[in-house]
Amino acid sequence: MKLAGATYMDIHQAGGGINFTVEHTEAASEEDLYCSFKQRLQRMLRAGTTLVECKNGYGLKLETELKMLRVIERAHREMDIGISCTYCGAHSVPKSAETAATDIIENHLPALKQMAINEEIHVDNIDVFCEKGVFDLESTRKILQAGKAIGLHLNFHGDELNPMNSAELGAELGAHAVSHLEEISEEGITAIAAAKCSAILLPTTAYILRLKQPRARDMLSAGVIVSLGSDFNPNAYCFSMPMVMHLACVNMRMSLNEALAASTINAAYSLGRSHTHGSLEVGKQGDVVILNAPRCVSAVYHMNYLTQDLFDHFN
Ligand SMILES: N=CN[C@@H](CCC(=O)O)C(=O)O
Repeated sequence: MKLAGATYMDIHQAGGGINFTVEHTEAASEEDLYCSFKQRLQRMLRAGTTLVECKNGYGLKLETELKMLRVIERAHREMDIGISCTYCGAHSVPKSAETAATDIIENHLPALKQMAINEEIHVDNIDVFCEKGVFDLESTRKILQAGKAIGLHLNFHGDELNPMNSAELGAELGAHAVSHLEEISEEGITAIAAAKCSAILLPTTAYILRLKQPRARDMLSAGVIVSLGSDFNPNAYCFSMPMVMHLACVNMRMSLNEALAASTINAAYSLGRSHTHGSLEVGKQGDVVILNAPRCVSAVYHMNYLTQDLFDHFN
């Protein structure tokens, strides 16, 4: 459908996209989900990622969302890669946005809070897909405020397919980050720059959905803390941050150093982890990727390395 010209929302409304993945996630066992998740994390680690944000959001019903969160928790305990866990129960609306928001606020978030107290799961951030036909600005605001009240960092999808004033909302609520932002307004850029709310730009998504490119240069000029993400999901299947940096440089006109900072220290900032991650400094965690290459940015501009494991090519 996509190659034939259907938009993201055409596919979503025809029961594909998120809805399709929700059906398969519900049917899968926890063990199956863990096995495929583990393999994907191993690929990311081998492509140089040492800390990754992992989200649920393909359950919608509490029971299935908790299954996903338990799978993320298991990887957090068993694997060498660092994980920042984001609760994204507000990823699609089976009924109305209002009903879904009420279910999340009254049932999901209290369950999450209790499980966190029992140390069964560790959730760091809360996400909402703030979009026309999904969660409107008011439902997004309510869910994010309820998440903030239980101590979660706000880090949500905004201004992706339609201008929604999501960036302005992120700035107003003290969000750590808003992701996507292809449709951000001038006022939104000014607001997130002033609020020190990071813009997480996702070059693979703009590429695969043929969206307009996020305005990285305008954001950088305005002083926005620009981060980059792979947006790995069934719609943008990319394990490789070098590939993401490459696309950001070519399509969004970021410099190699800007792309590197956006994928390390700024990305750590967007997850509230810049005090421990994202740069090599005394007192921080020693996450180091050593490449046998003339410059660290070689992994970004050597096109033949982009989809390969860094370890295989720079050893
Ligand atoms: N835009 C919404 N969420 C995902 C896509 C999820 C999917 O299509 O499965 C994103 O960030 O790109």
